Amino acid sequence: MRGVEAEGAGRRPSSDDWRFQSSDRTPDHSQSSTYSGSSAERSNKAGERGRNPVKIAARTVAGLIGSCLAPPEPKTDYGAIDHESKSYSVSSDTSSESSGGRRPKRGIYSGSYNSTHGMEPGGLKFTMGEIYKATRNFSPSMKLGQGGFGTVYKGRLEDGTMVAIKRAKKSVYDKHLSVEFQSEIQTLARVEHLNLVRFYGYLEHEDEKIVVVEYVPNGTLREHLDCLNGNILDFAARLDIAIDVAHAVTYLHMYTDCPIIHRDIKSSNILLTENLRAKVADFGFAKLAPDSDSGATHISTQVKGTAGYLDPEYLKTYQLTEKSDVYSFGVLLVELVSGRRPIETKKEIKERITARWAIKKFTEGDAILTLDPVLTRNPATNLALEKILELSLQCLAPTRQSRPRMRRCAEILWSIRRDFRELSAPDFRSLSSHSQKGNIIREE
Ligand SMILES: Nc1ncnc2c1ncn2[C@@H]1O[C@H](COP(=O)(O)OP(=O)(O)OP(=O)(O)O)[C@@H](O)[C@H]1O
Repeated sequence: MRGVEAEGAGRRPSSDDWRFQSSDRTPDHSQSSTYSGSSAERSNKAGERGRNPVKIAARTVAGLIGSCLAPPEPKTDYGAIDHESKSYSVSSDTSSESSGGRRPKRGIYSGSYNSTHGMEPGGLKFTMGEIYKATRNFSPSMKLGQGGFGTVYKGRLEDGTMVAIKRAKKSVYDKHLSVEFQSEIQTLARVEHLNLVRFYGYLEHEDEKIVVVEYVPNGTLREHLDCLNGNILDFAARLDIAIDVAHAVTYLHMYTDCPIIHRDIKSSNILLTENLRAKVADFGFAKLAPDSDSGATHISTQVKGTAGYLDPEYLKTYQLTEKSDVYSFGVLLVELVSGRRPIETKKEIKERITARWAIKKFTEGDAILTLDPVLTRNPATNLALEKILELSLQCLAPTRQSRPRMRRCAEILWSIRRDFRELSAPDFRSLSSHSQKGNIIREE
């Protein structure tokens, strides 16, 4: 996995660094590969690199649900570490797990949000009939997209509420997925923040596993950076989005019952509202962090995340902390200002890892060259760009101790936005006076 490990900033590339992102890989819709697997699995995959390993491995168990979760956790034996294969020997017994009372006809329901009754177990219950009706029998016309977990459909509930319905792939119905599925449910049920996709409910019935979440209507951040809707996402909007994401992740790290590490912060997991407010989605990989006071770190059984966003220290040590999200956030910041994907397979080698390329330009005093060419250069943007790259440099520090906490990232971004707005104001004034002059000239 040297290719993935090599993504840390501040490290000179070697020829090996690029192997994982070899240009003969066919990117998926998000142009990045979801990564999952022990190092043993990964080393087995080394020979597959030339064979288009877009989804490197099927998503398997990762969800060792933290001890402070109220529902029963899987019995997990962290057991022996096999130093030969560097994979952890884990046994998970989820047979005792369920997330609510069994109702054979209506399925198994998790705690969920009910707009009338608030958060309560089984608040908003779904039947397969309701799901079929909401999605018009999973009509292809209602399909929003496809992810590692399965297919996502748009749906309209009886009361008119628009929802996104995530239907697990049948091919991955196994015990492992079940643990991951439970992880997603348990996590989603506990979070409530303006910048996080709202959880509405969950249904497990026969071989169907379905999550119902808030529908966010304006596509993903990645789609906006690609101008897929024909509009350019301006710099001010990008700054607001960065702050929204920082708020959401700060909330997950600091203000939930148990700290939650998202583990898959990336532009295709950031959904936008009509007002271009960001909502962070996809808690399929989320994991509850250890008690921060204990100083312990979470020992993962499998490395998960998306190539290009993965914390190299997590890859090396399997120790998952909030700082892995900070690393991914650093990659996201570079993506936001440059518009480039974290891995640009078609670029020449020195530009292929976007974060490294951008940080190099920044340290050489050429930050301006990293600005997304669709954006307008002006003093406010140029200054904000430099400061954002400076922050991403900190987030991308090779060791987690050197990275700021997410809350600190939010504070820095607030001050960048304040300066940006102050500097932009005269620009706006002069722009409007220019246009007025133009009008006067035309009138003359
Ligand atoms: N809550 C939602 N509201 C609107 N659209 C959504 C919602 N959730 C997902 N989508 C759409 O469905 C697509 C697939 O989402 P999903 O979360 O399953 O996978 P992903 O994040 O794109 O990929 P991966 O599973 O590899 O992380 C998204 O790209 C998005 O277009």
